[in-house]
Amino acid sequence: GAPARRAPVRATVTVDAAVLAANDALHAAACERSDARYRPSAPLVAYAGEWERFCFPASPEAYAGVDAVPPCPFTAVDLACVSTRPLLSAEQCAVFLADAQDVAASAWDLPAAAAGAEATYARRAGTTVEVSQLPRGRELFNAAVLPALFPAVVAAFPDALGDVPPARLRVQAAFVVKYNASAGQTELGYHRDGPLVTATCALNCPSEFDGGGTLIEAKDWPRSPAPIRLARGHALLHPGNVRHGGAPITSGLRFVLVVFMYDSRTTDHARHCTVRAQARLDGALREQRGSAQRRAALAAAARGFHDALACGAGDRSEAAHVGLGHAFLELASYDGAAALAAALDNLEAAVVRAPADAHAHTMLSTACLAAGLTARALEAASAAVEADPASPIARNNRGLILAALGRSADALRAYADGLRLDPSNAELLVNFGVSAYDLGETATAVRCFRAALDSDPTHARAATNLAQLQLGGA
Ligand SMILES: O=C(O)CCC(=O)C(=O)O
Ligand SMILES: [Fe+2]
Repeated sequence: GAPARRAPVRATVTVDAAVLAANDALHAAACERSDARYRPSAPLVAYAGEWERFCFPASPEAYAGVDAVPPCPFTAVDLACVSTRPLLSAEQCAVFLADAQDVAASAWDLPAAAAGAEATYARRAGTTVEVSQLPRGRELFNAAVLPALFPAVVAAFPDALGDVPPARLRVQAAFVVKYNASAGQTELGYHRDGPLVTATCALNCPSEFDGGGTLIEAKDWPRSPAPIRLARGHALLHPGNVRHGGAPITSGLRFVLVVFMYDSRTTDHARHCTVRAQARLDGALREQRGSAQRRAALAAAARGFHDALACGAGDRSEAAHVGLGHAFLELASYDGAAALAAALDNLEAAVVRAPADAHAHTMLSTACLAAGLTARALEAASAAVEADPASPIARNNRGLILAALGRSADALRAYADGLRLDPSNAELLVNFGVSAYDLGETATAVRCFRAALDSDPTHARAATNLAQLQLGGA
């Protein structure tokens, strides 16, 4: 029978009917887009194999994050499933690989999950190409992949999706991800995919690369997850919003076919509200600081994230709390203490939901510093570094907190750690320069500001600081 532990299903009555109607319209448009590109063009075929299952953490106390509880409609045994029979033949994999090789280098793009991420992370990320851009792959996808994949998805999650006819599934996105060790495009950081279910299919053999595989954050908890390395043609299925990533390869090439799927019958209100609010927040952050437009856009973003939370987004992801916290943090420069307190509440809620999300910890530390909570700020900044030791942004942020605490020498070390990861990062160079100056090392400071301007000639703080030191005769 179905395990008892399940995410609560939220009533959406507190959300304006117009918002729900807008979500339904977005959902309908998404289904139409899906139908135009990706539709099974042959009869569906039942999946004849078994599934190797991975469960949500047995003790939710041990893993405090959202992934301690299966997201509705999934159950405790639905963290991830690996096929015991291939879904794609070697020949079918070869078609995708040949297409992927023929597609112009310019067609490859950074994955959506990396698009909003910091530049250095994005540089390490694998690149993607949409299946709809692959002339032979697109045909094959509709003629053979979807007819096998839709029934397999339902079969893999019988408790959760047993009532969903496979033909009701739709594709939000389908793309080939290419990891290339010699190009430094080796991994994909932890993230959540939007829609109901994600399928990741291996297109080449694990002998063609070292490392790699899919990391499911809550798998093997409290140990760090062993990567799931699929044999060619095999599929990994998991709820889309389970936190996961692509483990770094250390040599060779790794190709996977990734498909995001959802039920055409169900509008995902939490997701649509979150996506809409995030777009508003991104827009607000582009408005002039201090302007009325910025304030209005931030308030609209906050309302959107509120709606998302009212639809249950907080039960599934940290994203709405991070977004709401970010919006309130920015609103604090207009509205003062009440907004700052709301920012802190939401960012604390976010790190509870995603204890290994460096971005959430970094946002929290910034808010704590603004509120004068320096000890908590440093704790959160250190948690961000621990969550993502390869992130120069997390190192930079920790340096800023240490500098604000008057610990210039410690700040300098934090920036130096960041610069080892990203030697030409202008922000790190400027901040290193400032702390060096605070420690009386003016010549070093001048060198750092110059180096920052070399790598980013538009860096205003580097230019101002350099001019000031040169005026001072340094
Ligand atoms: O490379 C993998 O195994 C994961 C890919 C992934 O998570 C994605 O493309 O969204
Ligand atoms: Fe993903």
